Amino acid sequence: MAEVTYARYGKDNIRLLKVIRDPADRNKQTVVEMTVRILLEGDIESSYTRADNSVVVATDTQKQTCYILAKQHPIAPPELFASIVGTHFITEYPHIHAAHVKITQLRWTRMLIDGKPHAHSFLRDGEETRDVEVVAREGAGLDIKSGITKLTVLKSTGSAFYGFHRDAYTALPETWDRILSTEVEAAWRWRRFAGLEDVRREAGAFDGAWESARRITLETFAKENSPSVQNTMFKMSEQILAAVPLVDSVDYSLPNKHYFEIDLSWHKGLKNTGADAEVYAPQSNPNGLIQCTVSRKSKAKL
Ligand SMILES: O=c1[nH]c(=O)c2[nH]c(=O)[nH]c2[nH]1
Repeated sequence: MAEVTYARYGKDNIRLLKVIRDPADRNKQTVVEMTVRILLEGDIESSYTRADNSVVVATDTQKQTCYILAKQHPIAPPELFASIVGTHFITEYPHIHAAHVKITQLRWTRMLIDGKPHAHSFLRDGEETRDVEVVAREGAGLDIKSGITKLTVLKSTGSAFYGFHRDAYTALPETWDRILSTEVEAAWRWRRFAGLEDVRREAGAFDGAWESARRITLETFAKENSPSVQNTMFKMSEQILAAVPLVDSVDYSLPNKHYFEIDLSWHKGLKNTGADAEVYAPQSNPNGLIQCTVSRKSKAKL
């Protein structure tokens, strides 16, 4: 005998762009572009086991719903829009008990033309995305995780790595001055929201949290004399927790994108290592991968 032990289905890669026109001047516009994934859970086993399509809210319906809700509601901040979409599915369909909504928002940054922000022209300044994952579950409110991915940064000095464990397997020399580069994947988990009204009430906090997390990540990366990726990401995390009271925990996942020194001394004694290093070899793989979750200390531990 066999039984279904996991079942979710929905539409992935729903792409949409919304143009927001200034009511006072139609020429003055803002755009938001995102990719949405919707996955539903509920009393849907029979669709798998008995070909009972009566319980299936078609994935095409889910896509159409996403467009309709985007027309009828604000799509920014993405945390609010994902909550609107998730709440719709668990309230509209009695047999759907949870909705997982993931949004990936692309960067469209307003162009500066003749030194002034242009009314309706934008540029894609980098592959960085703003991400949101919302779980709307009947009777359990809304769980929201926000984040940033693909924010690629590099510093050419101000990073060291020494004092690490050494044994018969260790070849890596200590360094007090190295290149540090990573593609930032950061996420922050909000305290549970009781429902859509609770999310609406706090909606002003989402953009501020994203701005703080991004600023803290960049400022800490740039200003700190980093002793290790581990310590730098912890310092970023604790500052985000301090800046955003509604956030319970922060995750970082940082690849260490290595740049190796190249010894050119074999060529006429050319000096290109240590303090003389100028030409480096970027490595695509393997790379270090350092991850952590930093949570608020529970009061019991204080
Ligand atoms: O910041 C670092 N953390 C490590 O754990 C590590 N390991 C390594 O080889 N280089 C680095 N750098």
